[in-house]
Amino acid sequence: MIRRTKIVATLGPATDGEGVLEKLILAGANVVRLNFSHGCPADHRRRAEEVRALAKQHRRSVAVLGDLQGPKVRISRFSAGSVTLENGQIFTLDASLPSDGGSIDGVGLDYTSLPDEVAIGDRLLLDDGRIVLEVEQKLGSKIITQVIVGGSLSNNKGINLEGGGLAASALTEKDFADILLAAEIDVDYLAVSFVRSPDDLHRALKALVDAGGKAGIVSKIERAEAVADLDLLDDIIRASDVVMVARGDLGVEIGDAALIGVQKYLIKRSRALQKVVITATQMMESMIDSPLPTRAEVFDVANAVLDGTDAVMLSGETAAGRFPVEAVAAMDRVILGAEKHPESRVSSHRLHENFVAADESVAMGAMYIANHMQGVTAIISLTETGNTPLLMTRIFSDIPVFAFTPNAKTESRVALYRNVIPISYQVADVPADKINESVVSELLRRGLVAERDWVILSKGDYNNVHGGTNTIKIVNVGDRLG
Ligand SMILES: Nc1ncnc2c1ncn2[C@@H]1O[C@H](COP(=O)(O)OP(=O)(O)OP(=O)(O)O)[C@@H](O)[C@H]1O
Ligand SMILES: CC(=O)C(=O)O
Ligand SMILES: [K+]
Ligand SMILES: [Mg+2]
Repeated sequence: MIRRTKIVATLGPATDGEGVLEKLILAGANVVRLNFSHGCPADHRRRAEEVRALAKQHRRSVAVLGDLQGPKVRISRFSAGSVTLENGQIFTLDASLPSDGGSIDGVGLDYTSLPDEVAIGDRLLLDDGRIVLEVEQKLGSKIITQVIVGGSLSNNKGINLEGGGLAASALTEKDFADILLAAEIDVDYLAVSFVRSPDDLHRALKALVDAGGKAGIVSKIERAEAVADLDLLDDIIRASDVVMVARGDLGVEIGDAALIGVQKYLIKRSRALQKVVITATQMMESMIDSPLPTRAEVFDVANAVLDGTDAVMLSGETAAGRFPVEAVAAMDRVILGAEKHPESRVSSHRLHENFVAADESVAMGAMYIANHMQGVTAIISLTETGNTPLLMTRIFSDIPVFAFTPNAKTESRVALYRNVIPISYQVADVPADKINESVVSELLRRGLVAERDWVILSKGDYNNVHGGTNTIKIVNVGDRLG
């Protein structure tokens, strides 16, 4: 069985162990996430290099996503690494404490203006809402709080203000430095955190391009302000290549009860606007410490798959958990199970729209044929940029799209798209009248189609031309030589 929905796995100390990265890729990670909130540039460079070497060795297409920290407010570090807070105790957030001087009484802050932005009575949510503090008093650089919900608190955890509204802008100085790193690593995707407007995305893209980088832009939806205004949200989605439902911060800002509605809306709206969508955070959180997910986590992943997400993401489960490989394997298994639920081949997607471009019209026509003609088991798209497979897979179908591309960047980029299977193919090496036969034979050789199947093929008149797709072919696998 080919898995259609993709897995994004965050790298971290837990994936640095001997052989772990290789197992993670073999277990089915399609995209790796470098979280620039943690670790140092050398870690990110090394991990990206290792992933690319392993992907090449095992002939897998794996995309690299760099995730900017953004204006996330964080505590600094504890001298013992972590503390356990008791309900009712006093705990001080102190911007003047040394960065590794935290103790059971208080901890430093990486955002020194926080004391100016909170008021007495505000609730501060730490570690994606696991720890709740209430502001009792402010004394200069100190915020004195009472612990409402305690528990274990470790280094560098995030702080959110309940209801949202901390002032910091979406791109910090550290982010601009990390964009240079992202360009140097040549990431396939760059994720912008706490996006408030299309302008945040334009600024990030400009900085990336100025640094010689070329990547798809991921907008992380995690601010209450971004989802409160649906016109603004549409503008943000249109300015993105990929949308991420960043449930960690978003859930804290808007409350967990509102999250499911927003998640479903974002998945639907992103697909409708021809964009890719990732569902992220706490999908299999219990697997940080347990080799098996809970039933609720299994259903969470499965529901995101049934809603049409392109990818599901693992964060702490793979970056810092005890069972990183098991977490990817569990996701793979659960996704495959959810995908057995037959996907409708009836779609009203874009039925009443006019198309502006030939490649777009070919993509829509190919999907109409594939979904309605008996015996079609595969769609082949010869693609330079990956745009035709993207447009095709915005329509629900259970027929896989094989993206044959000579472009290594496209090959890794489409690894994120639901229902798209990248295949490296040097079309320039094949005589024009042999291309149909050669691509169909490749699928037959890999056991992905059978002799009696029908295949839909899309391509252009000339090789290596952007947006040149203008042809749909209907090919019977058995007759491909004829
Ligand atoms: N590279 C890393 N080094 C050390 N710890 C990490 C690393 N990546 C993740 N972790 C740990 O795993 C937890 C969850 O990972 P995740 O990537 O979701 O971080 P996060 O800080 O919540 O993310 P974000 O800043 O994007 O909201 C982190 O809070 C941290 O404790
Ligand atoms: C991924 C992320 O940043 C979040 O869920 O908040
Ligand atoms: K981040
Ligand atoms: Mg976040």
